[in-house]
Amino acid sequence: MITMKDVSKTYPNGVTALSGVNIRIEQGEFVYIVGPSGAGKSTFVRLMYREVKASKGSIIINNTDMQRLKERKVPFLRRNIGVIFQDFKLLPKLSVYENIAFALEVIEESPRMIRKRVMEVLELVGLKSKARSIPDELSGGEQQRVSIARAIVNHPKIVIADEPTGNLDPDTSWGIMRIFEEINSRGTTVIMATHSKEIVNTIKKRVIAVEDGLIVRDEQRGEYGYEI
Ligand SMILES: Nc1ncnc2c1ncn2[C@@H]1O[C@H](COP(=O)(O)OP(=O)(O)OP(=O)(O)O)[C@@H](O)[C@H]1O
Repeated sequence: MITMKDVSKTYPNGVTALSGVNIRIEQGEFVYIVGPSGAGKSTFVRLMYREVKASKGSIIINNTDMQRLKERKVPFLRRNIGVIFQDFKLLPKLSVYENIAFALEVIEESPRMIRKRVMEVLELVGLKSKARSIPDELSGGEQQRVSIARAIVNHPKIVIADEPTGNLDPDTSWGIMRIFEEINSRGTTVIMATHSKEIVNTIKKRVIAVEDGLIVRDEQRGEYGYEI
């Protein structure tokens, strides 16, 4: 479960990206974060994986207090939170297999377990045949599927995606959304910042709308609500 109480974030340059945010997200929910450009969506999700720290308020994620979490403990947090970005952020010189295995090698899993888990997630994202390819040899959609596989290989309870379909064409985006739905159906919380009206209005989920750093709407099976 994720709770934010009276959370504000002011960046060092004085910009207040979020103010007075109160939210509760239960385990297993699927939540879209929507809003105009610059509204504070990325800041909202970055707070959850401690890419940024709140200036005020409290953020508790599965009993961990984000404000008190020491910098050296952040890598442990990331094992329970998978993060997916618009630009994939794969390691260009490593194969698909190695990109995914890397997340397990750093926590010293056995080679046998690593192989089993990597092949399982590659199967889930439909990329078993590309295990030996490097990212440059893949399409954008395939690269995003690798980054999803990497994010879930540790079986995190929460997956956070910041504009995961922002660089993809519509057809490819639907395929990516099916993977997120599958992950969510297995009990993982999915939190997704998106600008895609089509996706939000078609695959109906909870919608949290952010404008000027404030939460202005929070609806189950909500609409995108903006004219793009
Ligand atoms: N690292 C930073 N330092 C200073 N200001 C920042 C930083 N990151 C974001 N901001 C500012 O905070 C505000 C909210 O930005 P944020 O990236 O959270 O919005 P967003 O809703 O994700 O926008 P977009 O849809 O364009 O990605 C903006 O005014 C932005 O310029």
